[in-house]
Amino acid sequence: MLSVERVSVVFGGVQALTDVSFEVAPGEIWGIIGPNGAGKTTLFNVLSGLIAVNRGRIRFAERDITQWPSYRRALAGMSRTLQTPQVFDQITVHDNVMAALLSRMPGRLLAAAVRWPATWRAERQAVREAAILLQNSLLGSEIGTVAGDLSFGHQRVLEIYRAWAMNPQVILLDEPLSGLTESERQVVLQLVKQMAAEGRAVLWVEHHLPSVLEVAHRILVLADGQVVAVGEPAQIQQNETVRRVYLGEESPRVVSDR
Ligand SMILES: Nc1ncnc2c1ncn2[C@@H]1O[C@H](COP(=O)(O)OP(=O)(O)OP(=O)(O)O)[C@@H](O)[C@H]1O
Repeated sequence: MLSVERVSVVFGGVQALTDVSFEVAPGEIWGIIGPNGAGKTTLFNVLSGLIAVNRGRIRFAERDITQWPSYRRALAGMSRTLQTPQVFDQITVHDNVMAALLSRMPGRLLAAAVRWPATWRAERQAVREAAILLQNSLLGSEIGTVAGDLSFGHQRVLEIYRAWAMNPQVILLDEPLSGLTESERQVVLQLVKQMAAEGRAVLWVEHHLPSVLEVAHRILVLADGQVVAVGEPAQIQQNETVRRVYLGEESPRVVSDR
């Protein structure tokens, strides 16, 4: 579904990514880990089209998207959440999700302006779908709450719902567990599993290693902009290079909680 082929990115004199390659299949959860400055955010920025590659190619659903701008990737089925949750903080939880649902529906400015019946029906459908999506969620009792009044953790969960509502084939989650309570963390892990069970590919940058090692199907380890290991969690925990490069000398602590 997503293929990253020998991608390199240079910022001035800094080689942020060097020859990074991997392939993600539908339904796979990929944990992307590595020490600070390893290139994880740069990789996400490249995948979502926020920065250009200096070399290499990105293919998504059989199309070369290397030169595509962000909005085109999002419309084609790639959603992303950010390290700092991005929600519309002046509108309700429900309307945040509804806006995401509407953004995936084909529409034209003129049709929206004159409110043709098809536009009106799409809005009615989005109102219903947003309510259904949220009703049994962590946000179920806050559907009418203005998003800016939610706690940090609930804003993060809302951002994931917004990304999910766009019906992506690939979803990029940038440190989705950061700043969450244990119970919120469990909610997000369930969402990650659910999205993958629906056949979506989930790419997940994470510093919380126990969670990522438990839930991800594949782990990509970056250090100094290079892939130092790719494999299943069990293989990664045994990988000597990972232990040395990523976690330093105390190799048995590869699954420790940072
Ligand atoms: N806009 C930029 N200009 C110059 N250098 C940059 C820029 N963005 C990132 N870098 C450098 O590229 C390298 C990779 O950074 P990146 O932010 O991708 O790492 P990271 O793995 O996401 O780190 P962290 O876990 O701390 O978020 C680092 O050396 C960083 O200083």
